[in-house]
Amino acid sequence: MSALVKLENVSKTFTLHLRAGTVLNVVENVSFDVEPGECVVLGGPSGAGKSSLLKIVYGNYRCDSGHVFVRDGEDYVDVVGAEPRRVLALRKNVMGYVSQFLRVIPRVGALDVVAAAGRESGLQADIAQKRAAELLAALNVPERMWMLPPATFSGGEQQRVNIARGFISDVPVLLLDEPTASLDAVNRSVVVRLIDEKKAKGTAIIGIFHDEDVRERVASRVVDVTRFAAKAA
Ligand SMILES: Nc1ncnc2c1ncn2[C@@H]1O[C@H](COP(=O)(O)OP(=O)(O)OP(=O)(O)O)[C@@H](O)[C@H]1O
Repeated sequence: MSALVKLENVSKTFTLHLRAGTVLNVVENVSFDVEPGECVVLGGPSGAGKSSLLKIVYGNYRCDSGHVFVRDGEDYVDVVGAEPRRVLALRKNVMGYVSQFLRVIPRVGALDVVAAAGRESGLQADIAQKRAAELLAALNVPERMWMLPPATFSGGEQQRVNIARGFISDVPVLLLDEPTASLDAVNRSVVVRLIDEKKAKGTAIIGIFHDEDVRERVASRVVDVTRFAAKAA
């Protein structure tokens, strides 16, 4: 089987323009592949560069050198240097990103927020609606809240709506940036089950999980980011 994501010699620095151009070296020569059905967990202490790497894969951050190949059908697209339009197409059809925060859309109810993400990724409207309801129910969002806009939901409730949004589509690559950060044990277990289901369908997942128990339950393998700590940092 060929990898769905391949990082090759990715190096990242930040230039702090408000600090006299100080250069912060974060990671150097990061290389790893993610095969279908694998959940690769990024490990390492706070500040090691885990979130930055996920953002590079998603095309949110540029890197200084290296390549991030994402498989789109038979082709590999190098996110580094790809046209913005190509990156947007990948985000629609190939890779999803779930952060710990929901960017709320005013006046749209939770069920519609989730279903809309499904439709945007190509699901038929009725299927998107059905899956949205199933996911919100599985994640214990009470039905009486489904028609309400999530702006006033608690942190954990918003996070569960966000997870439903991220998991509704069938994209082959999922990037998870601490999706369980403010969840209770019951809902953390639901997320573990949802991740297992994605793995069984062949989704390639790269994730960051603070919770050690979750990390152990979902990780196919851990890539310790400190291995790639920049020498000049
Ligand atoms: N946009 C940015 N501008 C400048 N520096 C940044 C930026 N984003 C991250 N950094 C710096 O890069 C380093 C790596 O940050 P990153 O968020 O990737 O670490 P992390 O391993 O995900 O940490 P945590 O576990 O605390 O979330 C940190 O020193 C951080 O200050």
